Amino acid sequence: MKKGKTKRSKTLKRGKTKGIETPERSNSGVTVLTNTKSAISRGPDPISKGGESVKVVVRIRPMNMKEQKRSDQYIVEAVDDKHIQCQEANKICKNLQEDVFDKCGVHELIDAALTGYSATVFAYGQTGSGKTYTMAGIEDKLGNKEWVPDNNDGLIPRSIRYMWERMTNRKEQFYVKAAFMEIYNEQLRDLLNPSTGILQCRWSAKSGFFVEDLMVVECTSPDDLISVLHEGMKNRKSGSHELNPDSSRSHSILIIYLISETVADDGHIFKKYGKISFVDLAGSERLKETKSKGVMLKETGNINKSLFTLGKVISCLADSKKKKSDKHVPYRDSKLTMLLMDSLGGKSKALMIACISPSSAYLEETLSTLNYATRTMNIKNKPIIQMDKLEQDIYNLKEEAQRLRLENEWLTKEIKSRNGGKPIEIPKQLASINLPPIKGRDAFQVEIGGGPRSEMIPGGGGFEGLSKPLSAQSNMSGRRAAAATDFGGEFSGQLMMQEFDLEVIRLKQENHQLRYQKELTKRDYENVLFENNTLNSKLENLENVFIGSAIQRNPAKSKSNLSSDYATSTLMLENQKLKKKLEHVEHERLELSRTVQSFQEKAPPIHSKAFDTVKEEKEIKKLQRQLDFFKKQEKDLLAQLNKPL
Ligand SMILES: Nc1ncnc2c1ncn2[C@@H]1O[C@H](COP(=O)(O)OP(=O)(O)OP(=O)(O)O)[C@@H](O)[C@H]1O
Repeated sequence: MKKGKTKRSKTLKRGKTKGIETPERSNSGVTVLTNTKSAISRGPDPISKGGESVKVVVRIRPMNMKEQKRSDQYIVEAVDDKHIQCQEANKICKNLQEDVFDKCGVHELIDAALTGYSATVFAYGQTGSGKTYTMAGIEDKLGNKEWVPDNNDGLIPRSIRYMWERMTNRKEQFYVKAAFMEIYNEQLRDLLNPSTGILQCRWSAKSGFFVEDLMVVECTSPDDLISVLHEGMKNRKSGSHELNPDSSRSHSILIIYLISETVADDGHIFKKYGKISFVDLAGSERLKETKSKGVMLKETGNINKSLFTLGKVISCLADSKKKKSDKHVPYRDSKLTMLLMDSLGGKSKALMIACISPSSAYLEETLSTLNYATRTMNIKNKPIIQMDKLEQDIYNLKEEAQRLRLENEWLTKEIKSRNGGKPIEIPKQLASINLPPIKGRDAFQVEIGGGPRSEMIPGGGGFEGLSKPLSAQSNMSGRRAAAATDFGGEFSGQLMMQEFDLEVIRLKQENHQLRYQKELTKRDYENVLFENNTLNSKLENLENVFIGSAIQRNPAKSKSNLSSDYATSTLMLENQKLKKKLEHVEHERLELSRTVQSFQEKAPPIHSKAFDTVKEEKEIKKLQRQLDFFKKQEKDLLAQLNKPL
């Protein structure tokens, strides 16, 4: 049998947890992975209670010359949108860079970063599987200053163009900065300023892990960002081995910071700190295959070690059986996992591109990559918009005030309609109500600032150097922005927060009163409705008994119709009418009673000698029947009227 021709069996099927696909052995002898069409497959996109899943796409590169010369079998095929099959394949996937960019979901990540989220795109796969090609493009072109856009451009240059287009169409004012670094042999190096030597990875409670003294450059055009990409790629460590003559020997991380400013209606400036990171991981490799020696041997060891730690982190995070509190995620075991902490199980949005070779010779590696990809899909992140703490508080208070205002408006309308349009009276006992302080902090105590701004950037670049805004309408708001960041800005921010605090407290109080009032009105309504229904059914019964009565009930106001009446006042009116009708019936009953009594007094005894003719006897019988009928009616009426209301 030819090398790598063995069929492996592994399928992925829908797991128990919402839309996540989990691996499972099948009997079919076919290797399948979730998601794919034209060599690009996307993971599910559920945002459940537990967070947002890391998205995963798989890219299969075409056979290279070496593989073709060896006549390797083409064994990997994207069957449909959800499955990849590893067996003898019968169709070759299209592999256009443009397709990958359009379908992998990076657009959504860029849009999210522009609205203030952190996002990470990372390429994973064995050496030579096409990670750098996917992320950046053709190696020869990278680092070449004369570069012009072409079809081989990878995700980064395409993303830069897309990002710029979106930025110019948005109303916010953007500032863009970039940093580029690599992790080589477990050491951090600045790709834009290699002379600084080894950099340190630090931890801060506010921003997590960041790289100290990393150079962050301001970019005012897409070309600036492309230059950053070229400069970094030129300085990145690469080497040649059996499987890739231009193999990246380090993990590279390009970070693009997108700081936006929005001027609210009240003139306050809200800043958001979005960013998108592009991570091109070094490829996992088998020493036997790469025939690495000397320095390269050490590099391979370090690459494999950090990828192994990445694997441990992914497995730990993806293990749904373990409770979050029981999990020890070994982020600190490598620089790579420290810096990816936010993207795996953190507050970032993330997209993994798993790169695989179609060749039968690398089936083992391909399966391993697909396994990683599958586990990564189970990782949940909880993305949040990055803002200064003070601004975040003001933003939240504004939202809360708006929500309360809408709710109060609605409550007022509800109460008015039940009261038949009458104004609302606030009960005295509610006027001086004391509400608990706003959740999470004392309503009138304001924290100053959100920590040093530079800590918002892992890399500690800070925003002090920001000067050139991108949009034309920027001058005025640029000045405001400057004011917002100095002490005066902080102070006015605190005043504004106090104002919103008071507004929220006032609205909460009003809300409380309105809710109480609504409850009272509802109870009033229900009581009148109940009384009304009882009167109605009593009247109905009386009318059934009192044949020939002049009382006419309004058939439209039956029980069911009444219950659909909304205003309490309408019900009360109906109530009064019913009571009058009952009085009338009562009056008629008394009249009838009197008639019966006088008749009894006038009527002679049935067996009197003075009435012995046949005619007289008939008359007596008729009167007797009438008397019985009246007696029965009187009895029924009495029974009805004695029923309790
Ligand atoms: N989809 C593709 N279409 C055409 N050529 C490709 C494709 N993917 C990769 N290649 C080519 O294959 C070679 C290896 O790709 P690349 O350097 O991107 O792999 P890598 O995964 O980054 O490897 P390493 O981990 O060793 O750095 C390059 O010459 C690249 O241009």
